[in-house]
Amino acid sequence: MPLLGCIADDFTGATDLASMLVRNGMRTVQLIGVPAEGSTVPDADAIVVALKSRTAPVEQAVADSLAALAWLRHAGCRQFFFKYCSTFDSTEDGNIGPVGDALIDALGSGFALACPAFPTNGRTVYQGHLFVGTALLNESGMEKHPLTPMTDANLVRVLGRQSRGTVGLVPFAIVEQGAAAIRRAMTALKEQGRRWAIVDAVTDAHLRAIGEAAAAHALVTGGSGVALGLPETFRARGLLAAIADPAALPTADGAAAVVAGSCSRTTLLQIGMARGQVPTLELDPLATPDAAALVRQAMDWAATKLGDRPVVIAASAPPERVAALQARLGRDAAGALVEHAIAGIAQGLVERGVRRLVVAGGETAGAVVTRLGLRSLRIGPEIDPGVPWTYAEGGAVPLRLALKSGNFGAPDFFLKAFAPAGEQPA
Ligand SMILES: Nc1ncnc2c1ncn2[C@@H]1O[C@H](COP(=O)(O)OP(=O)(O)O)[C@@H](O)[C@H]1O
Ligand SMILES: O=C(O)[C@@H](O)C(=O)COP(=O)(O)O
Repeated sequence: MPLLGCIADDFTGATDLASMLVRNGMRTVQLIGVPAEGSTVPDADAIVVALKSRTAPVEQAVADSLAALAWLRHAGCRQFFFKYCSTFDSTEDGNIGPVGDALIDALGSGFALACPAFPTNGRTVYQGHLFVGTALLNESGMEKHPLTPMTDANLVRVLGRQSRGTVGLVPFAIVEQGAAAIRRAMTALKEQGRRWAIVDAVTDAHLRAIGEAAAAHALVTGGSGVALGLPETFRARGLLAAIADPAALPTADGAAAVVAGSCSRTTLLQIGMARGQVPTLELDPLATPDAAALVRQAMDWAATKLGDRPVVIAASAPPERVAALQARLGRDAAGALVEHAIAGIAQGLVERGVRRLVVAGGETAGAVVTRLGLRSLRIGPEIDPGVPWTYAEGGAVPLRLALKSGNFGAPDFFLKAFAPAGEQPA
């Protein structure tokens, strides 16, 4: 029976979390959307249900998350994890607060910690403020995100605006003292009537201590970082057996491609690095605001380029071009148009023999995986922190996918993903 049941608010976030659990010794399966009632429970220590709820209307995000929780409870999970972005991506209306509130109520826990820190990827929380590298969240580029612009780095304030309850802080000085001190501080906040605690974390040691302090919590919420301490709590109770290679994956032979809809600084840099080294097509949705025409253009181009080398097809654009398309179509319609186009392109590429596919962007990945009709991803070896190769189980063709968060990966990610060391067959 699975131990940990996770609900992720987007698809790249789900693979990031799943990868963290695999790295720490839990066999993990990622399911796409809430499985049908009565469907088989995968043989795994952790199950991650990937939703597309980050930017959905609040009521839908809450309903989907509660449905996922109900399924995971029925599957026998003992503890639950709500995964959101390490940059706390949320819309004006939520959805982290309302979804978290609903999960707290459903589990009757009355309280949950919130910690998006992921030091390996430069996300740290200090005095309740989220940093990306050396910049505060609201000066990191995330303030220009096409769908979830983050203009406030004070998470106590951000979550306080979203939640029905009040939000406290477990500050760095307490976290430094270790698990027992963190546990006491969280208990005190709960007794004072706080529903949430933002917990500071700057190092992996902090995250391990937070995991230990939360071993008895029904619900833990955060980025993938705070999950790194959880497998050990199951192991310490004798619930988690050692496994030889939790990241073993089948191979998939065929052409390789990248499709990108992320407009983050990191993805733009990665496209810049690929340009000139492998065939790269940069689409211009502003000049051609028509998904079907963009798909046709990309497929005509790919027909002559697919071969031994990976190809890169990107709609990604800098903030002023994104803003121009949004001004013309509206924010949601602009995002949907590009997602629709990239999903069609991914489908066309797989039909033309692509078997190793990198998708850049969380919303973009959601659109692609949905279009490909995939239901279950087995998690394999990491290419870069937070981005593993996965294998689509039960699909029509053998297919390896890497769902890359816009913000993750080294500058040469699109090249190294297909280098032999990045894709060791099982
Ligand atoms: N040229 C563009 N103009 C406007 N929106 C775009 C453009 N390219 C991509 N987008 C949209 O920007 C959004 C990026 O979000 P996402 O895929 O989640 O990336 P990230 O992981 O960086 O957050 C998507 O909705 C995508 O369709
Ligand atoms: O926690 C993270 O940063 C990622 O796992 C994540 O959620 C990625 O979201 P996108 O940046 O939208 O891909």
